[in-house]
Amino acid sequence: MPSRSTRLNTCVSDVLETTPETIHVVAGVLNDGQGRVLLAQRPPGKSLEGLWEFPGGKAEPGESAAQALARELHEELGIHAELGEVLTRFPWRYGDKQLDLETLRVTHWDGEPRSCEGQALQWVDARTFDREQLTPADRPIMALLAESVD
Ligand SMILES: Nc1nc2c([nH]c(=O)n2[C@@H]2O[C@H](COP(=O)(O)OP(=O)(O)OP(=O)(O)O)[C@@H](O)[C@H]2O)c(=O)[nH]1
Ligand SMILES: [Mg+2]
Repeated sequence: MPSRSTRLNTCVSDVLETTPETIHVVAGVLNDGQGRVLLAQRPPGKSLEGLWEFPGGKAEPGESAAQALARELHEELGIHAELGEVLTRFPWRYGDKQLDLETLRVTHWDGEPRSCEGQALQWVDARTFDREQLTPADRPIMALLAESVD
């Protein structure tokens, strides 16, 4: 009987041709209902320092995307989030790092998101935000959001 993580890897690799080293990253799209989405800035000393991204992070072994994202949003923003549909999912490579990057819509949350880890936060208009300020993988995602502002 293969372990849970082996089975998950096998399952993901059917779709994304991942390797065991692939990093599953989950990120949340919080929308304020007026076309603005929440971004967090990557802190100094980290890869892609200073660029903006959707709040989230790496899934831990055995976590589903929704579990990992709910945990990350609580750690980073202090909110309890209700998660909706998967908006995007695609492979992305940064140097020798291979990501499986998944974004989910965040449908409801309690309270006001706040910076729990010292990262800068801002609400931006998906249609007008300068995409060069985003991590490269997030630029096509923002383009998609700009087309589907609700
Ligand atoms: N949380 C998050 N990470 C993203 C997004 N887009 C994107 O390319 N990433 C990349 O996904 C990777 C994992 O994110 P993370 O926040 O858990 O990683 P980290 O900074 O602790 O790790 P690292 O800088 O050592 O790689 C980073 O390389 C980050 O740049 C996004 O929208 N949200
Ligand atoms: Mg993170």
